[in-house]
Amino acid sequence: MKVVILENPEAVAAYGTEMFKSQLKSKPDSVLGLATGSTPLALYQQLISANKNREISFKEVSTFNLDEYLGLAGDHPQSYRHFMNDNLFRHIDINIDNTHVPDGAAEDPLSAGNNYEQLIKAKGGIDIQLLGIGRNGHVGFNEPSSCLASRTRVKTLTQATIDDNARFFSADEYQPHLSITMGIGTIMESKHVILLATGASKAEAIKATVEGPLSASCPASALQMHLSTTLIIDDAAATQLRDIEFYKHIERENQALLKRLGR
Ligand SMILES: N[C@@H]1[C@@H](O)[C@H](O)[C@@H](COP(=O)(O)O)O[C@@H]1O
Repeated sequence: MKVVILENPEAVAAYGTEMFKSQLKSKPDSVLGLATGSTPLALYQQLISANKNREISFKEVSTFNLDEYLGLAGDHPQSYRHFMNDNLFRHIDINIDNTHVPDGAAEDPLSAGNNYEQLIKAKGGIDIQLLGIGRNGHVGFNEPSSCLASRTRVKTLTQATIDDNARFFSADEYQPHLSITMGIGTIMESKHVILLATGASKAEAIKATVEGPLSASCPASALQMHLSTTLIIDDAAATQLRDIEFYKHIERENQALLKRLGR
């Protein structure tokens, strides 16, 4: 696991954007795994700008989002499908038919997960998966105690996650307690993973992800077993790490090596 610690959320978004740009330049028909939440918003803004400048194109790209609220159809303002259309898809040159979000209104939610897995497989798998992280270490909606080999399925949300996400719902609005989410096993099959975290509220989850034992108590810690994961975090999210200086040293050495190799 590569840990990149940067001074602020802007630098985190810029670093992540560069990784997406080089992915799209080297493989224009990339399959992207995408995430919702407030953390990736700045990165999406930068991808939109890069697309408008014609630096990158999404014409051949396919996307798969991590998760969706069960019980919300895609046209519901709080659905993750709506979030993605609003914050990314309708601003870029992507074919909307190539964008996928689990169906929160599926008639049979139990088979919806398997169908989603088949779609990902049919596209050749996810090249690069973007993740945020919950304060309790969840990724997608894989809450603590999730099976580390899990596939896309229905998951019950913890009260902590319901409370954290309550800010997106008005007081009288129905807030789902269930979701359909890619599993940890699904995420682990992505060729590359980029996890973004900013702010002190994520420090404990980041500590458990990077330095804690590999444990279902912190689902993100499964990424310790992933071959190509980059955690891009700001100083505030890094405060509880034991080896901050070592991670910063590694990144300086990596950058120097890449420069020497002319990359
Ligand atoms: N299902 C999403 C996660 O994918 C996201 O990572 C998390 C953190 O969101 P934020 O980036 O707003 O802190 O929120 C939700 O629970």
